[in-house]
Amino acid sequence: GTGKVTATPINGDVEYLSPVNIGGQTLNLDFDSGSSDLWVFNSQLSTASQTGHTVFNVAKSQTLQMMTGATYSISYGDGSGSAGNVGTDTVNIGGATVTSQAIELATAVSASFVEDTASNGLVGLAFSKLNTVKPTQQKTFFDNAMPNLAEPVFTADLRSNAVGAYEFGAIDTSKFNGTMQWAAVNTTNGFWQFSSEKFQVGDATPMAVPGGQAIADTGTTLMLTSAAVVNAYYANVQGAVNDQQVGGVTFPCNSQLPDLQFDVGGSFMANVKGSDINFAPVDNAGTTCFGGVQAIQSNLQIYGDIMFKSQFVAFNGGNNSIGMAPHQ
Ligand SMILES: CC[C@H](C)[C@H](NC(=O)[C@H](C)NC(=O)[C@@H](CCSC)NC[C@@H](N)Cc1ccccc1)C(=O)O
Repeated sequence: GTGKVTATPINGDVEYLSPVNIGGQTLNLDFDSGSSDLWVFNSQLSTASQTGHTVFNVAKSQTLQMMTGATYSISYGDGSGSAGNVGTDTVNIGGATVTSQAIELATAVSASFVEDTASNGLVGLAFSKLNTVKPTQQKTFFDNAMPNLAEPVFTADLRSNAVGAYEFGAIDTSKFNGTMQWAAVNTTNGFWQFSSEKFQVGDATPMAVPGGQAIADTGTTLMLTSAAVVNAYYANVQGAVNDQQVGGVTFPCNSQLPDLQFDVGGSFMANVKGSDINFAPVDNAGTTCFGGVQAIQSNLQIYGDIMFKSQFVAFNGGNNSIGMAPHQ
């Protein structure tokens, strides 16, 4: 079978939320190709933590079965996280259904998740080896669904300030231009990781990337790479400054940002549109804007939603490869 759901941008493309049916209850969740736990806000959480959220009511599901003795605890790169106990239930994502999916029921969530009332949890879509459930590690929705999918794939069609889609089991060729190009994924770290050795602005000299590795992370807002690449890119932008107060590079909102090409698996260069690199204004007047490409100190670059807004991306769990093509 196949399954397709909307991916709705929230708060200026900070994240994308999709409806998921769990045991008859529908929650808007953040599909995250950078982690491997499906966890939800639920009725076990403190009233304070539940405030503003749609929670999964553990008493209401006819099909929820608690997994005795099972717990989870997950931490994310931004310092956020959640922890709790575990059950299994039927999960239906746009028609793709798994009857016994591990549902991780938070009993504690960090402040940033409590404050983000639009999101009621995450659907981890990285590799199951990253799943944090103990004593028995659990499989992701994609791993569980794969045997019954028409094709062992899911796709991310994320749009700038517009509703896009996640689809399981098929690649909708009407959603992208030209031929999709594919690269090998290295699953060692449990991410959708591929080599990405260089960036290029126009026909300027390509910029090398320390470590030369990147992950495709639908749950990260920006595109995070080395400071050297960030500085070289914004050197093309009049008035770009690294503003510590704001926490990254800003520039005049009316800047003409150049496109940025990045290497995928050493086999092709994919493009990020300059317009997508203008992420959001930092001031009420809308004169100063925050860049979508920012620096991290890591040998592993994180290509988040800024990249997905320019590229339609297919994740192939059958042969562990990643496909990209410019959106239609
Ligand atoms: C500090 C935690 C480190 C980064 C590491 N954790 C991870 O790598 C986890 C699985 N993945 C993440 O922290 C990041 C990828 C980091 S690359 C190393 N992806 C998940 C993130 N987008 C989830 C999220 C969504 C919305 C709001 C906030 C966070 C670990 O557990 O060791």
